[in-house]
Amino acid sequence: MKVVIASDHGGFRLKQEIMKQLESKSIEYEDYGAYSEESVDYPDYGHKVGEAVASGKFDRGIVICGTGIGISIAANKVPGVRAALCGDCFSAKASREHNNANVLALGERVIGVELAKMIVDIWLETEFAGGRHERRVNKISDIEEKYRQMGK
Ligand SMILES: O=C(CO)[C@H](O)[C@H](O)COP(=O)(O)O
Repeated sequence: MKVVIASDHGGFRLKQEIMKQLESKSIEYEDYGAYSEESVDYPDYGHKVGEAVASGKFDRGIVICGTGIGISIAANKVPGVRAALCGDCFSAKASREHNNANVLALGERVIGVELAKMIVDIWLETEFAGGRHERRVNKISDIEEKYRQMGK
């Protein structure tokens, strides 16, 4: 599995921890920034990760900002992205089983490092359950298609 990860300044320190975790599990990843705690704009990073996942270059993405909210909103603007902001293990599992989330968003200012690591582990390990969930996820794609046809 190939993972792309990015954060703004508000998620920089947690990103460093998550990258160490990916390394310890020999999970291949690429860091799309930010590369320091200097103030930057989270939409730039959510956008980059969203495009990298939607294009198929990476299987999954992880985005981190202070709350996880802004960067997940930005990633979700890219058609094909299903970014899930998770602050607990149950949501992390369900976001994969039910929603086939391909991007995980975390908030460094909201959750602790150890919880974040557990969330990442669960999220990376859990498969999409399909079945009735597939029909619902397809309906999300239908919404994107509707706006694509309208040229928006
Ligand atoms: O959480 C975020 C977006 O949802 C950002 O990390 C946060 O807004 C950055 O704030 P500041 O510029 O005050 O560090």
